[in-house]
Amino acid sequence: MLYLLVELGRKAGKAAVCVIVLSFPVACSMGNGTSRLYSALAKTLNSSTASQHPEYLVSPDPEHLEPIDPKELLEECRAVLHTRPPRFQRDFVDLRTDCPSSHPPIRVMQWNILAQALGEGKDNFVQCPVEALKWEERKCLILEEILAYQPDILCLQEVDHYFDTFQPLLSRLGYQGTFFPKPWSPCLDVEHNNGPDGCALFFLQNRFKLVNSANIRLTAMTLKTNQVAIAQTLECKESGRQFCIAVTHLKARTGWERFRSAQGCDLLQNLQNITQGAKIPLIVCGDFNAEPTEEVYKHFASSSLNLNSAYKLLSADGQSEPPYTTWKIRTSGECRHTLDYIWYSKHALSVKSALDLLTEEQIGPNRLPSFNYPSDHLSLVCDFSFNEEPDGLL
Ligand SMILES: NC(=O)C1=CN([C@@H]2O[C@H](COP(=O)(O)OP(=O)(O)OC[C@H]3O[C@@H](n4cnc5c(N)ncnc54)[C@H](OP(=O)(O)O)[C@@H]3O)[C@@H](O)[C@H]2O)C=CC1
Ligand SMILES: [Mg+2]
Repeated sequence: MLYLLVELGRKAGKAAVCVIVLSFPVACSMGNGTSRLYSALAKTLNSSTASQHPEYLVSPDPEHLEPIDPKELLEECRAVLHTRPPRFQRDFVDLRTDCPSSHPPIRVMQWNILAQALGEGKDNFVQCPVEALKWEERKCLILEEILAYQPDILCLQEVDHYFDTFQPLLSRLGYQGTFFPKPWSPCLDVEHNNGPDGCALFFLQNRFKLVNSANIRLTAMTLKTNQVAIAQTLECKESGRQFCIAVTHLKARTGWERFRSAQGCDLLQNLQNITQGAKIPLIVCGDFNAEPTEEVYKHFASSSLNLNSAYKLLSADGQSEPPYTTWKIRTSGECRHTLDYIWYSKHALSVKSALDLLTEEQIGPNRLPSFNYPSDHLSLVCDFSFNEEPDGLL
């Protein structure tokens, strides 16, 4: 029964060694030595502006091409999780039925999955039992969530198990992945860390062709920062239409609002260039670490890229963001915020449906993460379709 996950562990070990030697020697002990070693290597991987080098286009290791049946993997995850309470029921809300489309929708998932090292070593989720954070089980909860919604495109933040878990497994489920670590990931300060955390972007290879990929180290007021983004131009194999998908994770914490705003401006500028001045439709997923009242949110809402935030469409007036996308209890108290967004070109794309959020009752009094849910952030999932007749400008 546990064949796939056990096999994954075995093969991942092998794959991790291979990757470590070739490009990414950080998945070892923590401390300043590791951070310095990582920094030197990070410099070869990063660039302050969008770079478009083929080495960023990850070619799947042939060893991992043997496909996995998603149902079988889901069953294995459920077997590992048999002592845990069942996962929460969330439904898709139909948002627009009056836009017939001849092609299947594009399902996009945005999720800050919570870095294992940060969850165990930095975040201080005081109401979350340590057993709920055990990686061997938590990874199954994360996979279960992905397998339940089967996104065509997956945008993740706080990924610190790319090479040993997500890349090998998701590639066998048909995804092509790209990972861009933070230059100075706080994970590296945690004992027994698994390497730096970063953003990861996966898309289904049978649906899309990669046209262009850029790893972006964000700047703030011309200074290089510790935050990153990945932006890829994809072509739909069914329709031949191109669009750009981006994932980011902006600087956290209060007091850094202007910094986030500057990072947002830099990302928007990069996206202007990549979309050739909004000619290519765009979807931007991210943990912006900013409430809708913040300047960075306003920059995105008023950008000449003509973006709308998809989850606003779940509100009665279509104008309000959800009340929360993250909810946790730290030593400082309860933290309930709306920080995660899926922005999209509002003239070129339509949101056909969106996955509703967990209710307060489902989240429970100890909030997140928990035995039921693996991250302090909720996943956001939307189905997009291209507008058949784009109404004027994108
Ligand atoms: N080795 C070195 O020389 C250097 C190391 N560093 C490390 O990088 C860190 C800063 O990195 P940076 O990327 O700017 O960090 P951020 O402020 O962006 O936060 C990093 C992570 O911490 C989480 N977080 C947010 N609020 C809290 C909180 N109150 N308590 C605990 N965790 C929280 C965030 O999660 P979420 O987004 O979910 O809120 C995020 O994933 C430093 O703390 C240091 O550890 C930095 C520079 C140099
Ligand atoms: Mg976090």
